[in-house]
Amino acid sequence: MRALTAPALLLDAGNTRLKWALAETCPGLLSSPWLAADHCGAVVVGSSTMATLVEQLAAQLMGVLAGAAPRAIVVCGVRHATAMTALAHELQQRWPDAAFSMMKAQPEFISPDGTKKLHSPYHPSGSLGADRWASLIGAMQGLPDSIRYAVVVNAGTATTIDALCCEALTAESASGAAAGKTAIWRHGGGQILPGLRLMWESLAQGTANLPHPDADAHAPRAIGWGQNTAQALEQGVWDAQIGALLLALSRVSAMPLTPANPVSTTPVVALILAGGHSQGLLKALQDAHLSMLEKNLPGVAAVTLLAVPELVLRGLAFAIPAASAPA
Ligand SMILES: Nc1ncnc2c1ncn2[C@@H]1O[C@H](COP(=O)(O)OP(=O)(O)OP(=O)(O)O)[C@@H](O)[C@H]1O
Ligand SMILES: CC(C)(CO)[C@@H](O)C(=O)NCCC(=O)O
Repeated sequence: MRALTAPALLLDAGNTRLKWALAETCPGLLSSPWLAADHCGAVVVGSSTMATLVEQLAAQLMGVLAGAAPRAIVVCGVRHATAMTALAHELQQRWPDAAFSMMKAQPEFISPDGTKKLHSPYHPSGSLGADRWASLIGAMQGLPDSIRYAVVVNAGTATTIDALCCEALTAESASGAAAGKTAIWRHGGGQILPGLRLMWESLAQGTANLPHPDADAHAPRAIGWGQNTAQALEQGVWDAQIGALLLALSRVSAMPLTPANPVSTTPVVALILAGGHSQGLLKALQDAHLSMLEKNLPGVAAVTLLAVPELVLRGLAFAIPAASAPA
């Protein structure tokens, strides 16, 4: 295991799992390796108290931190406000010397080096889930300049689908020091659906004869037309999710842009899959022959498919306070 020098602890407090990563620096491109497997993990939420969850987290971190404390803690979460307050309290008690911050969605985010800005029209801005905001930041930071449109999917307890576009590349000097281009990105808004497991569970709860899912939500099977109840349920829910993604892809390229970025050609759109079901969705899209489907998406030249399960944590890395950066 590689020892980390004064890492920051990043936490994504979801409804199912508390996911963590230790990061020394901001991550680079989506395709580049960021986290070693032993520098990230998760604690299952269940009915545990925050005190127990932080206890379990500390136990997982013990080997990696080797007795040291994180220099900063950056949290985003979508739990109830009282649960988030309790989590903040437990973390600050456990690591009192670490700079602590909680990410909240804002109308604007500016990257630490000033080269990227993200605007969101969501209203009120703080009502956008912090996990959605963090993943938009992670996606914006990771996409190459050649890609101007993205659909960002967080597939966890809920599935969220968000539109992202780069509306301008300005020649202004971002920091005032080094001259360079600033990319202005815009969140176009999004959608919230029940996640895969919730869809299956709600069918079982709301009907007399449908069974609880025995489908393996992690790995879809190519079924097509179900030949029995289990197959029909399995395929129905995967198709509902995939169908929503395809509609979103066809819609994103119609986002109105500024004159600085006119839509003169059909764009390449990045489809970025994050969260616990990201690998399953990736396989489902491959099974559905996305390469053939994309030919029928109006206004889209091609789809670049990326699965980045820990995208929320990558976004959080850009909120590590500058004062705590290593010397
Ligand atoms: N390898 C895996 N580990 C844990 N959960 C997985 C895995 N693969 C699929 N899942 C499913 O992913 C879901 C949890 O995903 P994730 O941890 O991203 O969500 P979450 O913690 O509920 O976050 P949010 O509340 O933001 O949706 C569960 O429905 C679970 O069944
Ligand atoms: C939709 C979830 C539950 C997904 O984790 C989360 O992002 C959330 O609680 N959002 C708040 C509502 C919103 O984003 O509009």
